Amino acid sequence: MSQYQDLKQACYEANMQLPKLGLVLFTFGNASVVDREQGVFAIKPSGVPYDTLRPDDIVIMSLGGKVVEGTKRPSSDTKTHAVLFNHWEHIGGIVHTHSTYATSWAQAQLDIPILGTTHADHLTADIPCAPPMADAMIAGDYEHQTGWQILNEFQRRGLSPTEVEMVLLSNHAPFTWGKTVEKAVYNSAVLEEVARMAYLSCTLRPDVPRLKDALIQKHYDRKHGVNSYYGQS
Ligand SMILES: O=C(CO)[C@@H](O)[C@@H](O)COP(=O)(O)O
Repeated sequence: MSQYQDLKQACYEANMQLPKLGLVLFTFGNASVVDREQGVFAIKPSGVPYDTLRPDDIVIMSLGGKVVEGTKRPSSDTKTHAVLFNHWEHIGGIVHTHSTYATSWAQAQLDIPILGTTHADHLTADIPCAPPMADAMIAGDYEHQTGWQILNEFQRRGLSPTEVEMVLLSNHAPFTWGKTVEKAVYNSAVLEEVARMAYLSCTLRPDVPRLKDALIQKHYDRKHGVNSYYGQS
């Protein structure tokens, strides 16, 4: 039996949540889980439909980017996951989907503005959309550069990846992460719901106002203050 069996199982279970939550169709996404003690992460294989995915299909990668164990090709997004795991050492899991509303904001190259308390319950910032990649980045090591596109955008905006656990990539789709892969999956579901609400709000009223700062802080603190559920986690 593999020394990575528990890690593969955790990765498999996180991936299987994505179709269950309506966040992916066919092969449109991937989730990964890191084990920092062993210096590896587990990721979904490329092009394997969720319907047929099995725990043993999960690929184990070194943080340096080499296949450690697995019979299948790792996800085409593996290098993006590796860049984030290597630079944000507090994160335990990453999820990439093409969920409809979040991806529509990404394709429109727009941040998701903070319009209501559902959004403020989770984060106090607009959900950032990183700009389109330059041609040279696309022509180069594209998936590695995609990771840097995320890191650079967080640095440019002064955002903390602990406070903002999600990003949209222009022309592409969202990535989310968390201290655990379960939190990364949760964040993908929250992102899709917030994206849908924001789309509907902007459609009903194109000049919909941004949520007041006082309400943003009030709602965030209720969920994340010292005595709150998330504040204790
Ligand atoms: O972003 C994309 C495609 O646009 C990929 O995440 C998606 O097709 C899933 O690819 P993999 O099956 O993980 O290689």
